Amino acid sequence: MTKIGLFGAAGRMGRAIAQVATEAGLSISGGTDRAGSGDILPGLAISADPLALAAQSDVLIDFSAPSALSAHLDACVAAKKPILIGTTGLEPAHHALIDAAASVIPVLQTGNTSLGVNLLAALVEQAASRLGDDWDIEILEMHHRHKVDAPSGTALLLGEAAAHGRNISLATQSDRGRDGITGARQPGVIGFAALRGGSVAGDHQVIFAADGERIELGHRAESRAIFARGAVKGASWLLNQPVGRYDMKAVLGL
Ligand SMILES: NC(=O)C1=CN([C@@H]2O[C@H](COP(=O)(O)OP(=O)(O)OC[C@H]3O[C@@H](n4cnc5c(N)ncnc54)[C@H](OP(=O)(O)O)[C@@H]3O)[C@@H](O)[C@H]2O)C=CC1
Ligand SMILES: O=C(O)C1=N[C@H](C(=O)O)C[C@H](O)C1
Repeated sequence: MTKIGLFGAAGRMGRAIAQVATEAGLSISGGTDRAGSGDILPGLAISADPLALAAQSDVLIDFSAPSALSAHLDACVAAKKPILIGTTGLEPAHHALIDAAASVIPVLQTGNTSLGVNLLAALVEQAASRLGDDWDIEILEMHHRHKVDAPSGTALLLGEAAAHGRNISLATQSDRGRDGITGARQPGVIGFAALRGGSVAGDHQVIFAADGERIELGHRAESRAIFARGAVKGASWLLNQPVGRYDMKAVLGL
């Protein structure tokens, strides 16, 4: 039976994944968390040792924090184990670390593991490629009050899809926060806005706005179970892949 190791096991996603995996009859080999102690499921110990966890697992899933990514990748590379990274708030330096690890082990990184969001990204890319740049693109997201990063990883994933469809670079053509006398909208940029409150699992809306009409494409997550199911599916898929970097499109056949 496949043994899944969970980085960030005591967090909201760690617990959701442990539950989904256990219900699916998969085995959780253990977990790490910053606290380094406690149980998330009866009989499942949490340690603070990523290398020991990687050594005792077939595949690792990371839903923790960007500051922990380097140690988690090092552990997986040392143990030669594949890893699925769901942690968001990643900077270019984190992506460089992921690229380096993906030359040694299979790595899947995604801002959203759900089928719905990844299908939405494909639709957004298609819309952006068909609509001229007189259609402004704005991305709005809302999450629960505990979320610490903005824009969400999903908003950035959707922004990358729109940028790809429009053949522009998101890194140079985005507007990630407006406040005060901002001046008129810069032509061609992709705008982001983030709302935080309550227990919202994750709402995303991509708005294409032209003179006289708007198209709105969106997704609402009703619970974390959709992310957990996608993570378990992605990790199982990753076990059979060669060394390289992947996203959820290949897993979901999109
Ligand atoms: N890709 C996707 O589909 C999804 C991605 N996410 C992302 O996953 C991440 C986790 O989300 P969520 O579970 O809600 O957050 P939580 O804060 O509930 O969980 C994160 C856990 O990781 C722990 N952690 C922090 N640093 C380390 C470390 N160095 N080593 C091991 N564990 C550590 C935290 O401990 P402590 O509490 O002590 O800080 C916490 O228990 C976020 O980046 C979120 O945006 C969330 C949902 C879906
Ligand atoms: O922190 C969350 O909760 C979520 N994070 C991911 C993101 O940043 O997009 C995915 C999902 O929206 C929930």
